[in-house]
Amino acid sequence: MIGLGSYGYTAPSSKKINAYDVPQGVDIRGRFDEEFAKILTKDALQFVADLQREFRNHIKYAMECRKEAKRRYNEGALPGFDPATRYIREGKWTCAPVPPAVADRRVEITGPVERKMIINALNSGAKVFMADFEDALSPSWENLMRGQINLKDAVEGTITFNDKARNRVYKLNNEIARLFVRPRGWHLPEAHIFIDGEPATGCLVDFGLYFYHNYANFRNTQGQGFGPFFYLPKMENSREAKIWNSVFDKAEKMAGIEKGSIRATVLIETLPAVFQMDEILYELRDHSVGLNCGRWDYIFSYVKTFQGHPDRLLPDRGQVGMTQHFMRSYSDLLIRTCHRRGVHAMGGMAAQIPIRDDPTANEAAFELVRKDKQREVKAGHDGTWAAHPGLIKTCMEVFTNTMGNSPNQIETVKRDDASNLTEDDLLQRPRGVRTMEGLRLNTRVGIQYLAAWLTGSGSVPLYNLMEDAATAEISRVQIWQWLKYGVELDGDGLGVRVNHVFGRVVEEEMARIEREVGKEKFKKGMYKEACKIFTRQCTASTLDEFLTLDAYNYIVIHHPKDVSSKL
Ligand SMILES: CC(=O)SCCNC(=O)CCNC(=O)[C@H](O)C(C)(C)COP(=O)(O)OP(=O)(O)OC[C@H]1O[C@@H](n2cnc3c(N)ncnc32)[C@H](O)[C@@H]1OP(=O)(O)O
Ligand SMILES: O=CC(=O)O
Ligand SMILES: [Mg+2]
Repeated sequence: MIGLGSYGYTAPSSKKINAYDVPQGVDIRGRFDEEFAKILTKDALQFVADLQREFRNHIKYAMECRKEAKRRYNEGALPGFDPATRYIREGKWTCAPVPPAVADRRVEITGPVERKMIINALNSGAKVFMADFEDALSPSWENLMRGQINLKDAVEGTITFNDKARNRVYKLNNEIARLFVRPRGWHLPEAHIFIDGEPATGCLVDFGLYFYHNYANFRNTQGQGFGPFFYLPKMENSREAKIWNSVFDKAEKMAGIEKGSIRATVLIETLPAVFQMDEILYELRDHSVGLNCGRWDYIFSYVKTFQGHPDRLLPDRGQVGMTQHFMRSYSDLLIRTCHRRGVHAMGGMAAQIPIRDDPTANEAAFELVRKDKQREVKAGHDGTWAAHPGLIKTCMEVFTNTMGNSPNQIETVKRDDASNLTEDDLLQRPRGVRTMEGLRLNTRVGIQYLAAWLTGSGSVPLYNLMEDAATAEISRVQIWQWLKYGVELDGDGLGVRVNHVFGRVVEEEMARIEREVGKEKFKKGMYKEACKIFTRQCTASTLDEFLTLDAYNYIVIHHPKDVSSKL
């Protein structure tokens, strides 16, 4: 049963079969499964409920503050450094020392919490694997619960996967990457778990269940006494980091482990957050292990933050790379900030993936990755992200060529020159042109990505690039912005206004998608629904906050039976 736009409550059936045993006030509305019940234990749910009850008002307040900041930006204000926290930016403090287990993070692979991919990623030769409940995952009940099971098996070291079609059994190597887990952002609800009559906060469910089941094993086998380790996405202000810090304190207390055991890297992937990097590290100073340049969401956030500023329109998505002044400034300031505070400055994701059937295109893609990673390591980043196991060797070589045997560059590359970077540098308009092909590609990619997401895949290869929620957001908001301000496509000499052609472009690109994927797949897939959601968002008079918030309503499935034993 699909709860379209409703999180619709389903009347409890009188006959109770296979119900989850839940604590007071908790109601599970997702499908019952005996395997899921091993994750959704009463104690683990009690921990999640405790987190929810303690932090829900803080989270609501933080979300209200985001709205208030948005209102100000929409009225013409620009984000900038906060005079009230100058003392933090100028103060001489450092974060807790980096735990030895994660001193060397020169290459990190990322991927959704899918069973085979977890094994492949842990075996990939990367130093770290970031297991993703966020940009790379479509957060269906099945994906989330199976993801928790997979991670538990991975931390226990027992995870296997039997690919019967290929007669191949996957299991862990002796040496594996260190595991980091990325929960969802603060804004996403978990509509299959209600606490005190409200959907739970998605990230507290992801964090709480993973932490509860794995902290002890993780610290023994992976963390050398530290951990578990996390990545924290999409924050806009240090008050949100402060909530995470309190969540970690509470989790450590519950587990009876030392304060500072849990460590997290915060993604700087919203424009407002670039002005809060010191403040974010300061709030998390006992729990921090660095910042990361989440470049794709950062570009998305540039459009979102400036949605009311017609003088800040983006050129084609393909032209907004790390060499644009505002992107380079962001990476440089992040390195300077992290190294000053004694933690890792992680680079970001190049979207290229191996191209199997075209050696020339493959070499060109690898060369782009190589260049991107060379720029990162020379600038002073301590590590980088790879989207695919086939890229690990190349990224590793680039970082090792510069870093040699040193685990990181925290002490050796201080980037004091970046202290001169100004608000103007960080906000400088991206340069480039807008083309019909840019519009077509955004449309084609956005719709196909969303169709995949609605059917359970949160990261997909499209036109030889990795696409996930962050990259698809750029496609969406870029079209929205161009339509909103009646942009003329200036890059190909056509001079047409986007508004005059968008309807036709959508029709033509849908026809092209059908040709490319084949009639059968097109019919069985959710391309039409994706097209409807995507075009509605692109043409909305006010910008939707997130593509996935609206789309989430399409993947919420409330089980028709009462699956919690207590209501
Ligand atoms: C903006 C951001 O947030 S970036 C971080 C979030 N995004 C991501 O993490 C995306 C990660 N990457 C991916 O999901 C994948 O690489 C994709 C979807 C882009 C491409 O995947 P595929 O189409 O399966 O690629 P391909 O067919 O070349 O895969 C070859 C093998 O590598 C595996 N593989 C590919 N990417 C990964 C990965 N990231 N982690 C683990 N294994 C992987 C495949 O499972 C496959 O394994 P097999 O040979 O044992 O069957
Ligand atoms: O999460 C990473 C990003 O680039 O977005
Ligand atoms: Mg992101």
